[in-house]
Amino acid sequence: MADEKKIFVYVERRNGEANRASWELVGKARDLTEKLPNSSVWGIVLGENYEEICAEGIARGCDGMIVLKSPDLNHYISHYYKAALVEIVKEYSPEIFLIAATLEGRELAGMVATEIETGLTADCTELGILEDGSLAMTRPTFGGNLIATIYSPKHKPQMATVRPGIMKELEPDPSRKGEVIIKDFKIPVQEKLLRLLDFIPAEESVNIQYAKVIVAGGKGVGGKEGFEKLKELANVLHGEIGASRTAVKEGWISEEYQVGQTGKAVRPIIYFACGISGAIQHIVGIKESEIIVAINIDEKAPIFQIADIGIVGDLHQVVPALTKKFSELLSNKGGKSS
Ligand SMILES: Cc1cc2nc3c(=O)[nH]c(=O)nc-3n(C[C@H](O)[C@H](O)[C@H](O)COP(=O)(O)OP(=O)(O)OC[C@H]3O[C@@H](n4cnc5c(N)ncnc54)[C@H](O)[C@@H]3O)c2cc1C
Repeated sequence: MADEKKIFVYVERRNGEANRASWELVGKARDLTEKLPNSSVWGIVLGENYEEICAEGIARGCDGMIVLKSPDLNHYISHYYKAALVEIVKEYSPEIFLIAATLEGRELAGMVATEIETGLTADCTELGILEDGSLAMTRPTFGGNLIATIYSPKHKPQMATVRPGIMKELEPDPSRKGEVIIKDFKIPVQEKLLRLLDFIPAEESVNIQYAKVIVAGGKGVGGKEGFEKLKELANVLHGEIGASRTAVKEGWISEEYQVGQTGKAVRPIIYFACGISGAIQHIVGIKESEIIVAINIDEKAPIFQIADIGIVGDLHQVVPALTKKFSELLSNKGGKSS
């Protein structure tokens, strides 16, 4: 146990539920243990009402869960959470510490890494283990034109934040067994800079990250009205719409729909790229899609190099034709898109 290499995964939660991106990291951490001898995966939970989350963490691949219990940790307050994570890192000296690159995770990881004086690679898209056992942390850099693999073997824990939607979560296995360690935590006086007066949940925002079907449009869509056609196809397939950065910058659709390096990473079963050229900054966000269908008038567009199905044609004709065909097929099947 003493020389066991622990991989910590911070389990982010809101309204009692874990953020799916944390389970994606647990799935990846399990994968890393296969290349890192004598290693184990630990989910880190903060606050009260932890029973269900701990059971789920173990079912999803954790060897154990460590809970820092305090009513002060029931809502996210950066200084409190940082203090709790720093304490647990100092006590257990994990080899690796993974945090999802959500808004909360990005802030927290930077604060924790600074306080424990270790390195942090932010916004990773791939993780691996090198021959010497170090963590290889890969992320796009220089505006997405280069992919850099970074490692920090001299500082522990090796810390990374990872983009949601990139790694694959494991199917829960309720028969898995694991240890749950519960520790009472008291917020250090010097961290009591903030006090929670009230908690107002954010309005439900669009979440295309986990959609099974995405119909995305780019500059070729030509305007707001063009996106209406895409929406019709998405509705028939019970999917969502998405967009390239150019379409967002043109003001045709809001930022929440942007896919790519500075937008969201998605992994749908089917991704329609309509009037999207296939710039590397867009591709990094869609490459985990199971099937990519590209619709473009330019047969030399780079998107065709990664597409599974390529349709050379005007999207203003192709998309309505697909909508018509799919709705006919699905009405024969009783409307089910699966
Ligand atoms: C730091 C940085 C980060 C970035 N992050 C992102 C990001 O997150 N996401 C992103 O998407 N981009 C991002 N970009 C921008 C990226 O480099 C591209 O500029 C952008 O993806 C291009 O968008 P597009 O494919 O819609 O437009 P274009 O490259 O202009 O392509 C339009 C395509 O539409 C086709 N077309 C035109 N008319 C039709 C028609 N009627 N029917 C069918 N096809 C048609 C054209 O042949 C062309 O291929 C980033 C860039 C930088 C520098």
